[in-house]
Order: sequence, then structure tokens, then C-alpha cells
Amino acid sequence: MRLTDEVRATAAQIAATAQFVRIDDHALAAYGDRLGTPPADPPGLDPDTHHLDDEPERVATFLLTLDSINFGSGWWPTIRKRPGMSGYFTMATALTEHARREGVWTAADLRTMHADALADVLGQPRDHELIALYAQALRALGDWLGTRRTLDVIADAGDSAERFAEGLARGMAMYADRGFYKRAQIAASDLGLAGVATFTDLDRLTIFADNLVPHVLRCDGVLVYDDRLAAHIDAERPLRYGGAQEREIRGCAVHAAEQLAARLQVTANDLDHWLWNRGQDPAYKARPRHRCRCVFY
Ligand SMILES: Nc1nc2c(c(CN[C@H]3C=C[C@H](O)[C@@H]3O)cn2[C@@H]2O[C@H](COP(=O)(O)O)[C@@H](O)[C@H]2O)c(=O)[nH]1
Repeated sequence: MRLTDEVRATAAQIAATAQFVRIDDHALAAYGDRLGTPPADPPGLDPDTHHLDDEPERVATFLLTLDSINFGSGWWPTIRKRPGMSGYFTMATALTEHARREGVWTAADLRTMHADALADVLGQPRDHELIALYAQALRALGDWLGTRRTLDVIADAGDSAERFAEGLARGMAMYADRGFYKRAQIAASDLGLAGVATFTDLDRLTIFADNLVPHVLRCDGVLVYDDRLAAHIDAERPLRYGGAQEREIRGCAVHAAEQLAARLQVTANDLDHWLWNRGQDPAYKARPRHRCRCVFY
């Protein structure tokens, strides 16, 4: 089964049997009106926080590096965030500044990545467990790239974002987010957004099941958590990766988004950017969202 079909099937299965999370069909039906018109500007990577002004090979390697550490939301309360920046943008900006100062890391640099050096680049404590996981993820990326150029790895996927995502998920355990493949899919999407990949099947991608898009849907009444789960999250207690509650939050979000995308006649990929950027609003950030310490989001 193709990767995105597996994600859609998993989400439908989870939604059909969920005990702790449900999709409110009335809120879903009315959500288009609540969302209003789609954002005027198409999704794009912010050039201030992403290293895009470089040779295509270096931009591609930079984005694959960034998306290989595009996780940690379960640790966000424990990291040093930059003023006014979310966890993701704290890490993306630090990596961008390093790339502009020292150049983009090559696969050989990645293979020998140490937590101490990475912590210094990201402005984080050297002994933080998330940084050790980031260093492990970057060494794995260096090994996976081997002697290949990033653009050649992209070319090997032809014009298919899905095939590229399948290659990441098969090649690196830290991308094998079974049933959701959030980072494998967002990596393909980001390479497309940056124009260093010309994928023609981005409409096959689902939303990227992180912890912010489900939170936006919950705040907006489309997802309803049972009282105990809601209290657990509102008390900022963590959820276990792969546990029923964590899977139901992500699965119901993916399934609701698939229905919403069809109803609004937008791609799930565009809907993701719409909802994720909606979630940057302080009103959403002010409410606790689910926290899960894993290497997938
Ligand atoms: N579904 C979805 N999840 C995304 C992104 C992005 C960034 N994508 C860039 C590309 C285009 C956009 O304009 C962004 O500039 C990060 N994340 C996830 O969010 C979480 C952190 O959030 P916060 O606490 O706010 O930093 C964390 O799990 C991270 O993995 C996205 O686009 N979609």
C-alpha cells in the first residue's frame, strides 16, 4: 500500500473506533464558514527563518537537515526558545543563521555530528536529551545520503513526493512514523515549496500529524476530547507515543482534515499550511496542546 493511502486508511480506522476523541460532524460541516477564505498568499517557507538563498543542492540539503530535526514539540516547555518564536522557528532560525555563517553541512559533516556542537549551534544546553536525539537523527541522515547528492536522491523519486517520502520512511527509522509519516511527508512538501524538487503529486499528501493542527481543530470544536483526556492535556501532562489517546488525536485530525479538504475543495497539503499557520495565533498558543516526547513531531 502506498504511504499516503496507508495514512488515510489508518486515520479512517482510528476515527471509526475511537473512544477518547470524536469528530463533531456539525462543527466540521460549518468549519468552512468559520475558516473564511483561504489565505491569499500560497504556502511558502519564510525566507527569514529558512536558508533558501543558496545553490539548489545546498538548499535541498539544508531542508532535509531541518526536517530531520523537525520534532521535539513534547520538549518545547524545556528548551530555550527565542523571544517571540515557537520551538520550530527557534530551531529553524538557528540552523539558518549557522548555514549563512558557516555554510550548509554536507553529508560527511552530518555523519560525524556531535550533540555538543549541535547544541551550541541551536543555542540549547549541551546535555539536553532532545539535542542528543537531534544529533542521532542527523548522523542517520548523513549515513542515508552516503556519497549521493541530495538533488540526486530527489531525482531518484522521479516527480513523486510520495515516493520520496517512502524512501525516507524506509531508509531511516526516525522517519518511520507508522500510520502518519509526518516528517517524511513534510520533508517532501518543504522541498517542493523551496522549488528544489518538482513533485507533481503533492495533492496525494495528507496533513502533517503534529500536535498543533489537531489542537487547532480541537479549539475550533471539530475534534472533541473526552473529559479525562481534555483534563490530562489541559494539565500539560504528556501522552505516550503510540498510545490509544495519542493515536486518536492524530488519526482523527487526519481523517477530519481529509473530509474538510474535500468539502472545501483544497488539497490536504494546502489545508495543513492553512491550519498550522492559523495555530500560530496567540489565542491557540495560549491553550495547552497535547505533548508527546517522540522523534516524529
Ligand atoms: N502540520 C505541520 N506541522 C509543522 C509544520 C512546521 C513548519 N513548516 C514550515 C513550512 C511551511 C510553514 O509555513 C512552516 O514554516 C512545523 N511543524 C510541526 O509543528 C510543531 C511545532 O509547532 P510550534 O510549537 O508552533 O513550533 C512540531 O511538531 C513541528 O514538527 C507545518 O508546516 N505543518
